[in-house]
Amino acid sequence: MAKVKVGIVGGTGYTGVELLRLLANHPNAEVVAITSRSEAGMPVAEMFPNLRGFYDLAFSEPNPDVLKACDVVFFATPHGVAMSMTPDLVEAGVRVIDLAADFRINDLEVWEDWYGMSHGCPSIMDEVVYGLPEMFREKIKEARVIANPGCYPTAVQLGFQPLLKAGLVDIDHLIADAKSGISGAGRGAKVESLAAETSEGFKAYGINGHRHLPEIVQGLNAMVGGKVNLTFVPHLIPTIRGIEATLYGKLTKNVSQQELQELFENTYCEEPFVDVMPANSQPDTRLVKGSNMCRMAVYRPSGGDIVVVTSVIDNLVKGAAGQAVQNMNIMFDLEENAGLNHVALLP
Ligand SMILES: NC(=O)C1=CN([C@@H]2O[C@H](COP(=O)(O)OP(=O)(O)OC[C@H]3O[C@@H](n4cnc5c(N)ncnc54)[C@H](OP(=O)(O)O)[C@@H]3O)[C@@H](O)[C@H]2O)C=CC1
Ligand SMILES: CC(=O)N[C@@H](CCC(=O)OP(=O)(O)O)C(=O)O
Repeated sequence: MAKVKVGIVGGTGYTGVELLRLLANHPNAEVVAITSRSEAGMPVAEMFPNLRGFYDLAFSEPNPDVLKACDVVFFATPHGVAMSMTPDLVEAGVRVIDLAADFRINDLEVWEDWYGMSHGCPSIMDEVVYGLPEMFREKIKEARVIANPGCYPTAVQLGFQPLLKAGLVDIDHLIADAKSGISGAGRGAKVESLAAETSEGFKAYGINGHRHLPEIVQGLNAMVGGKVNLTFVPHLIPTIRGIEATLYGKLTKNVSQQELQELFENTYCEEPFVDVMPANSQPDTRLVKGSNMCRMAVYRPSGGDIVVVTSVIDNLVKGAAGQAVQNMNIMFDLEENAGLNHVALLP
């Protein structure tokens, strides 16, 4: 079978190089174009020596004709770039997976409020599919445009899904307390990302509003067929990779710890990239580093009426590039775990 021809727009950021790492060993896909305007002409393995021996490609300017010759184009670019190029690519028969947020929120007024720009291609929103396979696998198979979920939204939605679909928690009082490593802020040079600003510290940010809030709420609303009320507080932790989300809900039914465990295991038993760990285990970002797994555990502390879920992912893999490759695999009818069978790095 011919390999899927892949183009990547924006190859010099962390998600771009993570796509290259994952696709280097993909049995059914080949990267044929990778763009960077600032590094055009630079061999990718010179800029990222971890890729030496895997790629002969050099970065090139984003050339529409080259991208139109691909089967699928990933956008690993800042918000606002994919929406300017996607209509032409789709018209040319290319499938698009956007790792940024251009297509993630259906209500464009809400999107414009949070992202502070006007949307470049409202007409394409009708056919966009939100690329969370554990919710929308069937639609992803046929999709031409995928909105790859954000990193926090992936960890939070997967953790809440079993409880919400089973109607077990008070949807007016959901809490997501989430922490991310610094690679979530991207590779661009910024004072806030300096080692002296981020090491040996731990802070909450975006408490009055983070752009992932409307994305998460949209997904949770779809799970309940109504409107949830969520308090979402992200934190920055002094690690490089990893997101941990501790989720709280007030139980509306008397379910035992064992019933909760069974609910979570039954929800995800067929999922290749969700691992429900045994009761009382401790999902740790180190258990998913470099892998596409989301590991989680569910607890009912002291038998009280609060249920707690902890959910961990690698923000650059299941939270970005890995989930994007998983979506490509589903779209092209490949093995869902092709190129994604990495064991997490320990320690
Ligand atoms: N870091 C993370 O954990 C996650 C990130 N994301 C999202 O993925 C996207 C990429 O993030 P990250 O990898 O951190 O990337 P960076 O923001 O660090 O890099 C962006 C890349 O896009 C290219 N680019 C910038 N502007 C344009 C443009 N107008 N046209 C074409 N290319 C452009 C840049 O190259 P050049 O300017 O040379 O062309 C560069 O290669 C972002 O939207 C981010 O929010 C999603 C989930 C998780
Ligand atoms: C630690 C950190 O700064 N994280 C980023 C979120 C990661 C990201 O890039 O968000 P998208 O998935 O929407 O692209 C932030 O809070 O803005």
